[in-house]
Amino acid sequence: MSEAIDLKSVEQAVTDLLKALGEDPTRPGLVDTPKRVAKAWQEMLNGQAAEPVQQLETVFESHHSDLVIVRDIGFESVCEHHLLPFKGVAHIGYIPRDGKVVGLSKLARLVDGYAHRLQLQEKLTNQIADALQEALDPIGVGVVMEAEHTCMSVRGVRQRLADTVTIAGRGECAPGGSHRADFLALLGNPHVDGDHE
Ligand SMILES: Nc1nc2c(ncn2[C@@H]2O[C@H](COP(=O)(O)OP(=O)(O)OP(=O)(O)O)[C@@H](O)[C@H]2O)c(=O)[nH]1
Ligand SMILES: [Zn+2]
Repeated sequence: MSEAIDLKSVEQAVTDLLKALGEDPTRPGLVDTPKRVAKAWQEMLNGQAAEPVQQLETVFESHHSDLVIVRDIGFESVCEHHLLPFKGVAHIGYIPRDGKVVGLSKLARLVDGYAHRLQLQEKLTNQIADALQEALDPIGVGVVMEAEHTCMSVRGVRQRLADTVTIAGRGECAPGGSHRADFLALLGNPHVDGDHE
């Protein structure tokens, strides 16, 4: 687990960055910038101090034994290679074992917790799937994430329309699992279906 953010040190680093970029950090437009940037980083990385799997501590009993899917959970994250944002949507589905389910909002909180760290999209997708596997031991769980990486759109290859899709399946939603195709078909997304893996 990473340490909590040291706001004062981030402010100093931003002041140094501005100087290194040939700017004058004391000019009126920039005077408050280090403070603002430090607060922005604190917000963007607020998932690193806590363990997001704790969001799944409250488990309910239900009589549901088929897929539960929450689609289009919005997220913002930060790419660990360039420190630039990537953002998009996550779709999560699982098949409860013995009727064990979690509150639907907790799926979005789980995504939020892991997203607000320095991330790679693949790692993020797998962490969410593993957290659900650990907390619920479901018959199957699948996570699909679609994102635009600004490190690929505003710089470098400058592919504004490129969309990165990652999938992590466990149990019956893993490749070859009996619910993999159902899960992907129910996402209702033209970019993602069972035929294109
Ligand atoms: N697999 C993966 N790669 C990522 C992610 N975010 C950014 N990247 C890639 O990380 C790579 C870093 O490549 P480098 O060659 O070290 O860095 P670079 O010279 O800035 O690369 P370019 O972006 O190609 O200009 C780039 O190809 C990025 O597109 C991610 O979530 N997953
Ligand atoms: Zn990047």
